[in-house]
Amino acid sequence: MRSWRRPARENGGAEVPDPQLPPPIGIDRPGSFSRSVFHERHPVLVANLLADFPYPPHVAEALEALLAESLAGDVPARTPGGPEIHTWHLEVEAHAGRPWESLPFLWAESYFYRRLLRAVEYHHYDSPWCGVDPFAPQKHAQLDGPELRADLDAYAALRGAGAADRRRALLLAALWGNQADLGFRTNNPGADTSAGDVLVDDSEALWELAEAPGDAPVIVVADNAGREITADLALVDHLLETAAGPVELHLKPHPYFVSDATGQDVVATLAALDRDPHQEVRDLARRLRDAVRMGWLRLRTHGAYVHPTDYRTLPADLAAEFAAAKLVILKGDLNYRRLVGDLQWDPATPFAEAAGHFPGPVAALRTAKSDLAVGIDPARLAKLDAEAPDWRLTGTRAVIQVHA
Ligand SMILES: O=P(O)(O)OC[C@@]1(O)O[C@H](CO)[C@@H](O)[C@@H]1O
Repeated sequence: MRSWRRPARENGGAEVPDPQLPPPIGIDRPGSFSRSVFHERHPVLVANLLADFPYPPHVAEALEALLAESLAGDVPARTPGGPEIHTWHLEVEAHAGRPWESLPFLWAESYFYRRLLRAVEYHHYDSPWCGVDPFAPQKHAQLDGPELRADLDAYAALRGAGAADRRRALLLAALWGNQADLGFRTNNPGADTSAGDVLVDDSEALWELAEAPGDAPVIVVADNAGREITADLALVDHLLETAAGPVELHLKPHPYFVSDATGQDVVATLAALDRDPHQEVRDLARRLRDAVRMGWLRLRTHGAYVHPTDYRTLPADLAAEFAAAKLVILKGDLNYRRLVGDLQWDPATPFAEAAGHFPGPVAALRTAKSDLAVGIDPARLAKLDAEAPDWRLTGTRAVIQVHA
């Protein structure tokens, strides 16, 4: 079996096999999770959009056509418009004419969201729908929901905790906050949102790197808006206190994978924190705003976060930023898929082998919500597979994995 590695920018978009890596996870296998994302999750996702917005007929038709094409059609030759058109020209050129179901999962999903934004005219400057986040109603519902209230109550209750307990609680909140992603809940509304098992816990190594002396930044690459970015902001606030240098929070440049956090979501989250009855929570929002104003907390985004590629093909500028950081903390399932590659790894493969290409020290905080797994102890793996065969998909198992 061979993997297809696509350094599109270096070779004009053509795919080349990489014999060193396992093959990609595809969307062709009946009964697989990745296929269900297209055949079960996306139809609900499109129905939600049509219910949430009074889109005119041509937008509704474009969404329905995209759905139908992604279930049974081929990739058209036309590049969907929007930012970074050159990158997308190369990507589309390398995949045009292929049946959707033959595509790698990561590429297909990312391309689906590019097409979805095109269908709802998100980047059309002369459309009234330009800049209207199609997922905003779902994101706002979570910001106003009872679960976030409970999270903030728990945050306020940390006021009396000792330093070590507080630090641990903030890290675990950021870890399990990843369970709350809205893409995951699209066709899984009853998902368990209580914390589960941490299968690998390299948290001591994480703190050692994050709190090491020196002016280099700690970078947190965010994942979802709502409960997750709220917990991430609390972790960032802690890092601003304990890390010697600045902290960067990397966000998506536009809506993506339903609930991925953008700059707009951070602003909305700070406003939600301001409305909280707890003084501790309002103080958190104030400290974060001050930190942004002072340049201690830098909000950042990059086009690479919405490319259909993994972190083996990072653009040089972002790779250089990662290399210069004290630590890069990658949040969530999609960042994990990009880090180790969305490939059919043997789950016992050492994390260092799969993530060793990353340009600097890296920590993954991930709840498992797709088939991919690496760095799992074989004895633990055998037990998990026997006792909970769907453990990779339910969001109730997590890892804190570090490679330096
Ligand atoms: O990155 P996140 O928010 O943790 O998860 C993204 C996710 O919803 O998208 C994929 C399928 O759509 C899955 O890998 C995962 O469940």
